[in-house]
Amino acid sequence: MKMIIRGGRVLDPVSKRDETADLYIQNDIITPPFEVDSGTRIIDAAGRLVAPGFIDMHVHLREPGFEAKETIATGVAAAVRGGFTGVACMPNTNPVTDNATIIEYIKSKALEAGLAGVYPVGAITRGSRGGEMAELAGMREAGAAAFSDDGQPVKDAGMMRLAMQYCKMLGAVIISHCEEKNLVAGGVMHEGYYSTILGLKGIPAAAEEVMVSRDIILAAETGCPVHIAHISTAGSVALVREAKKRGISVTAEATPHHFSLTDGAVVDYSTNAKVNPPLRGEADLRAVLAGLADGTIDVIATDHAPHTHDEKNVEFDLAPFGLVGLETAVGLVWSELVHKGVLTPLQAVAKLSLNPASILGINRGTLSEGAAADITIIDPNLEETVDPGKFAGKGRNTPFTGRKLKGLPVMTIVSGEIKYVKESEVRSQESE
Ligand SMILES: NC(=O)N[C@@H](CC(=O)O)C(=O)O
Ligand SMILES: [Zn+2]
Ligand SMILES: [Zn+2]
Repeated sequence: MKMIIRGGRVLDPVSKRDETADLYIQNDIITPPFEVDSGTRIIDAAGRLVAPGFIDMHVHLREPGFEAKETIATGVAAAVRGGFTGVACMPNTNPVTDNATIIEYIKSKALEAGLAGVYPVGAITRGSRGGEMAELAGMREAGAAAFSDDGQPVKDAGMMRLAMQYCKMLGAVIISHCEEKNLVAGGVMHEGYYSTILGLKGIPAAAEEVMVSRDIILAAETGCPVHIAHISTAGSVALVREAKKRGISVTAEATPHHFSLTDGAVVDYSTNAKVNPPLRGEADLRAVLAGLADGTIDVIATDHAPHTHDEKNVEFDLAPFGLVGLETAVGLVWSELVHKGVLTPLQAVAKLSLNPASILGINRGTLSEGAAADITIIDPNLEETVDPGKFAGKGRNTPFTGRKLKGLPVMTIVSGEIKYVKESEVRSQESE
């Protein structure tokens, strides 16, 4: 299979290349220019951005065990529709992904689905219960991309330290869900003005920051790279910024909901705005934007967390935490960050491709010759209103219904194969 992506604005975060050019693909590899022949497929990318395939390093695919929420097949369909060529999936499945067999099961299901790459994250502790360490080396050998007890914090600092010592040896990153449960104490939303007027129990910013501090201290001591998941408070951003200045190997991700919404979104008690960590205050949102702009926050990841309609259709206190993000992320990045001047297109692309790839040690995130032909094509001017009815994933639990987005993925190519083309794009390609 030969393909030429013609006349797009090529953005390569490795070489910092940002120019209009043609991209040549043969089989599953980006190649030097070649002569067009009858078997060459030509894709007109004029007016489009051509980027290395986006990698979402924080999703919940729910399989095995919670297939009513999502399956690996529906999750990767949502991924490619959202412009993602790869996803790292968290281990809070049932059973918990805490052994090599489940890592292999996830990989085989992903191969069967044949859409996006799937990088399973193994649990740090057995059952993510925090008591005994899981079989990290066995999982690593089976292909675990990283380790995390996401959904739960590792509450025992001694256990976290031991896990970091092991992960350093294994060359794996620990992804930390930073939450001190004794400070959460049954809270359901951010502790602030809105929790007071709504009469809902608040989660203080300190619940996150105490754990971010602990894990930075342990990362410094053990030398193990630590990645802070779903960073949400101004204090956490300041801690990561300071740690990086001191040369500690810490990285961080922010979600589109934490850079686009505040706790004000909970005002109608909508359970689709119930998420962990919670949507925070204005000053926190501004700090997340500043952290993205100055490089403190390396990655944009969705924390895609599908739940069924019935699970979310209950009182706010009883609803599970989590919202879906795969199919709105790129639109939110372009609308809220690129078009508003927070990030350049090249910076946004780096946080969606090269940076998650390098943190996970995946050989992806560039468009250089010889690289894997995983490519995301974006129409930066295409506008659309979010309609969960159109989602390819199973979850409809988004707080963005009806939100107008500008800048959307129009084509997703994985290993040189087109896995998703937007409807409007099919028509424009055919009319030429
Ligand atoms: N983010 C959430 O609110 N929920 C996640 C768990 C997690 O990411 O901690 C889930 O698995 O539903
Ligand atoms: Zn989490
Ligand atoms: Zn998560």
